[in-house]
Amino acid sequence: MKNIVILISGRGSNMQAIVEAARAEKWPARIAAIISNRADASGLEYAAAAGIPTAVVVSKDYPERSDFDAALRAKIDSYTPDLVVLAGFMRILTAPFVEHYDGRLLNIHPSLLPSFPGLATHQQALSFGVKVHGASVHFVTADLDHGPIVAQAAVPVLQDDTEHVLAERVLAQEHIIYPRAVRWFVEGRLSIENGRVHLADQAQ
Ligand SMILES: Nc1nc2c(c(=O)[nH]1)N[C@@H](CN(C=O)c1ccc(C(=O)N[C@@H](CCC(=O)O)C(=O)O)cc1)CN2
Ligand SMILES: NCC(=O)N[C@@H]1O[C@H](COP(=O)([O-])[O-])[C@@H](O)[C@H]1O
Repeated sequence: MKNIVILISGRGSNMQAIVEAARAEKWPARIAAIISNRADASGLEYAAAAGIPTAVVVSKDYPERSDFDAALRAKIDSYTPDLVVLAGFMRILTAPFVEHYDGRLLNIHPSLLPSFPGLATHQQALSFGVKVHGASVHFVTADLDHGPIVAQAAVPVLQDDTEHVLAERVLAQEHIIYPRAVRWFVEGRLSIENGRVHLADQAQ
């Protein structure tokens, strides 16, 4: 039984999709905890109602990024994670933190990486006038939003799209590809070696 710890900063819709998939599909895993860097993250309410342990490590309480990461790491490790899932988690993590979870840290980014790293990805896509946009699941590295990609989903950008409409179209795909990628990991099919993603064939 694998232990999954999910980090959020807000509503946690990707976290919710993962929790619901894990329970409905009976993954060989448990959601050990939901941890937020913001006390007002509405996803914490969902997690508590779902009977999942929650914790808050407030990033604003730590002037130094490395101190926040150290406190966050201590909290995460108290749940003995096999996998740490960033789900709408809005803090850039330091290299020592990333190295500690090497190969066990996933993120979902709302663009077709390597296009549009960072924030405001949907506005970037609209401003560039791209016709295809989407989302990417990747292993997390110290190099922001440049980790090895596990899965991607593409959506069309329509002429009258607003940032919100496009974000919602992308989010629907996030809720499909992220649970799928996390399930691959907890089933032992997904791994990373020397910076290359390995996905084993489905067990017969
Ligand atoms: N070392 C890494 N840390 C993180 C990664 C990563 O790939 N490597 N992915 C991000 C997730 N993310 C985009 O997918 C992202 C999150 C946050 C930011 C950012 O600029 N954060 C600011 C604060 C913004 C805020 O509080 O609203 C900051 O940390 O100063 C960029 C990209 C998670 N971490
Ligand atoms: N750079 C990280 C980032 O922008 N993550 C994005 O935050 C949104 C809200 O996620 P949530 O509904 O799961 O909280 C999602 O679109 C996710 O891809």
